[in-house]
Amino acid sequence: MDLKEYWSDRSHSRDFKLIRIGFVAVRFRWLVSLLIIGIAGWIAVDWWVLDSAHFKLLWKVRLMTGVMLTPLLPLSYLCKLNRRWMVLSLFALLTVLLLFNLVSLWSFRDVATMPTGYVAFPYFLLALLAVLPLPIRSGLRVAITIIAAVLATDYWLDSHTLSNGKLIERVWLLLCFSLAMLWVQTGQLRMLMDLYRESTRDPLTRLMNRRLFMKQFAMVRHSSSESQPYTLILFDMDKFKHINDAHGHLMGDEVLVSVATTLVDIFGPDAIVARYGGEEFAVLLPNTPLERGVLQAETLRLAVESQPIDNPLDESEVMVTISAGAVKGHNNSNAAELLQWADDALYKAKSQGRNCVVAHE
Ligand SMILES: Nc1nc2c(ncn2[C@@H]2O[C@H](COP(=O)(O)OP(=O)(O)OP(=O)(O)O)[C@@H](O)[C@H]2O)c(=O)[nH]1
Repeated sequence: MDLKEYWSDRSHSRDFKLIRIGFVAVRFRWLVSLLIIGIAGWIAVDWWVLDSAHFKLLWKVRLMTGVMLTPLLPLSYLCKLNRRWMVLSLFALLTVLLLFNLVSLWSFRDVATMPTGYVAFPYFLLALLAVLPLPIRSGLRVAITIIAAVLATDYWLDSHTLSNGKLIERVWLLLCFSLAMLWVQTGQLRMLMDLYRESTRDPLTRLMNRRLFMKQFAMVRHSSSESQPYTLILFDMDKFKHINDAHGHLMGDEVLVSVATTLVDIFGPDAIVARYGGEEFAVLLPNTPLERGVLQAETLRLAVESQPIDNPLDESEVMVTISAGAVKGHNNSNAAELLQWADDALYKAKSQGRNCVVAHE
């Protein structure tokens, strides 16, 4: 478990960031809808429990809060696109709700006689915000904002001091609810990360699968240009059926894992390396001219060729080779066409006797 992933979203991939923000946006929209209905619907309770002068003030405050929350519903659609919109929307939500809390408590004048349902609003808010899969750092910011605003409200309304037992009890309860909120939020983030990994990683080699590769391919195409081309390479193990037949499937799997590790080592962190099919790998080299891409593919080919792979079942070693087809792409290139051309080049490499790299002309 990598704690950095839970602390902030900095180490999350761009794709996962977008997926998480999409999740947060949908839950945020539901949350805002519930709050609008709940805060406005509470007018009925106010009518039942408050005297008429108090009721006349509070129903307007509730309605105003509902009106102020409404623009957050369309804003939640923008949240899906960008983290900044998400932060802005959360900040706006907290501002409106904490202002509502302030005015609603102030309307009671006498702190001692406030009904529990009204004092409990910040705890209720912390519990509701637990539905958002936020990293711990963001969750902490939310909790600190709520705690600070609640204590400032208390201080202003009742001139509490730190020695006051009521204040200590309030802080203690807020901390407990904040911890519960952080716990649930982190659990949700973990669940989302696990599901994301399961659906985007190849279980054998742990490389990204074809699905994620195609998404990344689209992003690389989008950010490239005529002057900043990228290279796409398809690799295919040579006579892999023979390896399986001669040494068994377990050894075949071992070979795939070993080649995947070599691929990641040789192409480095900037390359997009995926298990494209059974014994086929795809590598995307952003901002790399074809000549450089072919040289790197050649380095990989030589590394695979010279590296004996241990058989997990006995003391024997197996030697394997790999063929590759490379193609140059830029933003105007068609993904299906490029893959077809890379496949054609790979086919050529196979027909030229295997264990070689061919570039598409
Ligand atoms: N062990 C193992 N074998 C796999 C896996 N996925 C695909 N294969 C095998 O890979 C083999 C691919 O065989 P072919 O498509 O005939 O290709 P090849 O034998 O490599 O021949 P050339 O590509 O022409 O060099 C098949 O026997 C598949 O069963 C896997 O995950 N593990």
